[in-house]
Amino acid sequence: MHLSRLSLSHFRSHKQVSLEVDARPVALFGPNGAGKTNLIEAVSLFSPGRGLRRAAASDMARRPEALGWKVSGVLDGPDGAHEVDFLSEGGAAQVVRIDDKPASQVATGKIARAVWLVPAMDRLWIEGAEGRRRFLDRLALSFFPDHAQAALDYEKSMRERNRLLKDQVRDGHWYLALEAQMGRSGAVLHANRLRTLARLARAQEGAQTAFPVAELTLTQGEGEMPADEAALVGALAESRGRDLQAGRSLVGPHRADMLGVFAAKGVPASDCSTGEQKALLISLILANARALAEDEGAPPLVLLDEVAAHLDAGRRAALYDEISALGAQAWMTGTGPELFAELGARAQRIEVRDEAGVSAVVPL
Ligand SMILES: Nc1ncnc2c1ncn2[C@@H]1O[C@H](COP(=O)(O)OP(=O)(O)OP(=O)(O)O)[C@@H](O)[C@H]1O
Repeated sequence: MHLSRLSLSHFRSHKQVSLEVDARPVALFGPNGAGKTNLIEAVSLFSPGRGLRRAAASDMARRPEALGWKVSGVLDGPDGAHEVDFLSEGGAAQVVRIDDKPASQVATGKIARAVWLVPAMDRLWIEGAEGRRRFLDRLALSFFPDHAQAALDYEKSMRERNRLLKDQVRDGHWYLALEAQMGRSGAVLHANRLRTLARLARAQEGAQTAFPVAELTLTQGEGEMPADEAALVGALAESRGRDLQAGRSLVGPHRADMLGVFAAKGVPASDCSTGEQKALLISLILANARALAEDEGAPPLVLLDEVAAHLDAGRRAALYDEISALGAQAWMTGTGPELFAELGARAQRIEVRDEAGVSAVVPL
């Protein structure tokens, strides 16, 4: 799938932008702070969720003047072209419209998919489990649109259960319905995560790629993750005593972690060099995109923020070859056009400038 038109109105540093693009990768270049990431953040809204900065709708409005913003585009996918609008008015939550009709996030997920790599992920392998869980959940969401709803349901029931635990409620009756709900949604989360890892492993296995295979396993903070709904409900009931002492839920998929290993070397990703850690992430993003292209009949939008600058010329050329082979509309940022030289005529180029505090976008 690809965007053929994109317009931004009062979105972060962009006042009014209107772009026509073709299906080729888009190389965005310009100095620091020009508004390149802001532009690909707008593109990231085309997949369900909060976008690549996970920002609240009110933070995306152009400051100081605007209270609302709008991002619109025409998305060409396997089932034709759709006009999609995202907007927020007066600081309110984001609203989605598809072909001029109100739409849900789930409906967006059915027509649009985007995968991304941003500098904030550089420390993914060495920081806490939460970031890895979130990364895995984004991968899972790209394959399974029901993942978002399961995550919301799980969070909601866990929050209520944690409130009971904090209030030291000991009567088991209060917990039954919440634990049943956590069991149902938690089992979906866990199963989707496992299926995601299996799907990625398959996509990495047969691939012609210059990037190292990242072998992923799902682990549980302490002990084993209960394998199914009944086991999770049982484990929650059993853990109540400990949970009351801790004042929070100690078992369940919210405690899961993801271990990454540089398969050819057998070295955990956290012990790999900075460049290798990045290469493992690129490998996963490409595997995600390849798998989606196979499953959905079209590659997703691929967003690569400041990736080119961190690769040597050989790896950069390899990345561009893989993106071209995939046929993905990859939106890539970098400070100068030389970072995209190896792409030649395989990409379109757009310069982003800061003109007295307003981002200007100049297609070349
Ligand atoms: N809501 C907002 N309203 C107005 N400007 C904003 C808003 N949010 C961020 N900005 C501005 O956008 C600019 C940053 O844009 P962006 O992150 O897209 O830069 P970039 O071109 O990717 O730069 P770099 O190469 O440094 O990553 C900053 O100057 C920031 O102050």
